[in-house]
Amino acid sequence: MTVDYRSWIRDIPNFPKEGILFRDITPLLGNGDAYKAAINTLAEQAKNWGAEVIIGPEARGYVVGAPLSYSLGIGFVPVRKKGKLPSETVSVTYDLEYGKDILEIHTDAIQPGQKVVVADDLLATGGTMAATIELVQKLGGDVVGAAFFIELLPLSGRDKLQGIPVHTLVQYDD
Ligand SMILES: O=P(O)(O)OC[C@H]1O[C@H](OP(=O)(O)OP(=O)(O)O)[C@H](O)[C@@H]1O
Ligand SMILES: Nc1ncnc2[nH]cnc12
Repeated sequence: MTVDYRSWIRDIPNFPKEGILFRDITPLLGNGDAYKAAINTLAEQAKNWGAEVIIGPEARGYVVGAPLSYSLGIGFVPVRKKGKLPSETVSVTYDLEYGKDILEIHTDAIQPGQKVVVADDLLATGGTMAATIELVQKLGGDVVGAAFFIELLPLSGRDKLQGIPVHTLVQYDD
């Protein structure tokens, strides 16, 4: 089934700050056919990359990463914002299109050498995903690919991802 993903993504000007054009995926999530098609396409790609575990950053990374891992029958590891994970963690500070934050992962969440696919809804500056990849690498994981619904091309997020293969469903030029 061919889905026009763009028609399920809503543009909200000046959210969460003046000057940001927010690409809202909630209409896509709310449509069973569009959501399923998006996950199936990214799952196929993650399988081709040889994914052994999927890792996604809080919060929107979970609505992409968790169904991907379920669909592939492999584990899902959450990366969370500071202070939310209960066991021992490693952390990294990162820049966002609209701020700064700290991300954490449990130190025992992945095995050295394990093939990891990282997933999120949107690639903007790449700050969140670069930080997520750094966390995985601190634990010795092998990041084999990065999967997203959306890529904001002018922000050049791919350039921050160390040449790791990237797959995105929708690219915006503006
Ligand atoms: O490429 P970047 O410039 O890092 O931007 C992309 C990130 O920004 C958004 O998350 P946000 O931090 O707004 O958190 P949320 O998922 O909790 O809404 C989005 O879900 C990505 O994770
Ligand atoms: N423009 C944008 N729209 C939605 N989520 C984002 N995360 C970072 N930039 C974003």
